[in-house]
Amino acid sequence: MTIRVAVSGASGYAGGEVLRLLSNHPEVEIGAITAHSNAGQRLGALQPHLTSLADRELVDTTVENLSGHDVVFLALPHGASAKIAAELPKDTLVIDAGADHRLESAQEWEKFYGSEHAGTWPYGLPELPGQRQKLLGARRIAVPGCYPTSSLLALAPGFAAGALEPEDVVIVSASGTSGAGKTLKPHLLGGEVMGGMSPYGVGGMHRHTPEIEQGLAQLSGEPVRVSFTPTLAPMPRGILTTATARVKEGFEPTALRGIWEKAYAHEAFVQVLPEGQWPHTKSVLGSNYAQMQLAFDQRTGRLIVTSVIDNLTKGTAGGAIQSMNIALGMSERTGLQALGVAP
Ligand SMILES: NC(=O)C1=CN([C@@H]2O[C@H](COP(=O)(O)OP(=O)(O)OC[C@H]3O[C@@H](n4cnc5c(N)ncnc54)[C@H](OP(=O)(O)O)[C@@H]3O)[C@@H](O)[C@H]2O)C=CC1
Ligand SMILES: CC(=O)N[C@@H](CCC(=O)OP(=O)(O)O)C(=O)O
Repeated sequence: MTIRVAVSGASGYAGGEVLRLLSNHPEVEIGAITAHSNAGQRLGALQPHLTSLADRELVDTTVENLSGHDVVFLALPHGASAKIAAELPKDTLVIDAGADHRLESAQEWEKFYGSEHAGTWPYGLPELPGQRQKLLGARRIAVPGCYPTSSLLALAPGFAAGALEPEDVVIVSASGTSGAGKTLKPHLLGGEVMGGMSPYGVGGMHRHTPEIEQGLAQLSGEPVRVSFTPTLAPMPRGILTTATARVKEGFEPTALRGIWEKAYAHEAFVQVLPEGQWPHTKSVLGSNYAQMQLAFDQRTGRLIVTSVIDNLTKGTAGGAIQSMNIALGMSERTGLQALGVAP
């Protein structure tokens, strides 16, 4: 089978990562690659690491250029993808790396994004209980945000098992700077980022908060309250998430490890590390893997889970391609076998 794929936002970080991974996908032929201000440029001028595609020309992100493909990846700023997706044929598989179609609550969308809600698509995190089936045959998929991917994978087994209190979840994540996209931002200049760390979006302000709460509430069957604090780390890629939650009274803490191990035993891309080994962002760079470790803090009655992903791979492009594979009935590992880059 040959799947003809268009990639929009190909001059950006997420679109570039989709192209990097698709260039190793045995069933895919890369069709249109599109951009906005960089339309007309040679891809190699903007993404020099994509050597096999260097001479391809970026064309405008228009419905005409994206039509005639089996799959269209949208790696555009939020707002832009909803507009274009609405005009693409219903039988085209459209996979949106942006936020437009992730939230179910229009109220939460308007509160955090300040615009009109575009609707909800199946959520592309197949490791969540029950989610894989919703992606089979789907023609619209919302790729999760990078922080929600690392946070939901870290806590999902505990909420699905009813082991964790829903009121008191605390998540702190450190992200590499590519999470913010390629557009020049003053706080991301080398001199600001190198050699130090700093939080942002503090105090329940970050737009990934409702997305994490939504995913956990669906598993626990009741509202979940999350205090989420993102921090910016002096590295180009990677997310380290530390998630803690109070273990329910009467729940045996020694059972927790078994719950996580069982939940991910058959997952191709999620590894619960052997006891005592703590995850490192470097181990998953460029790969579609998530690694995690957990411990019970007896003093506070809290479970601590740390997880790592590459924000651009499992956190965006790899997760998007994994979902594409499922939607089209392929093995979800296809094209995603690369291991991490170390040291
Ligand atoms: N970076 C990450 O780790 C993650 C990103 N995402 C999401 O993926 C999407 C892309 O992010 P990212 O690649 O980081 O961002 P970048 O800023 O690196 O790239 C943005 C891309 O969108 C194009 N673009 C900008 N404005 C418009 C417009 N008005 N219409 C059409 N195209 C436009 C740009 O084209 P040009 O360069 O030609 O102007 C560029 O190709 C966002 O929605 C982001 O939230 C999701 C998860 C993680
Ligand atoms: C480091 C950094 O700035 N990260 C981004 C998250 C990237 C992402 O996943 O954004 P979307 O939800 O828009 O897809 C941020 O905090 O805004």
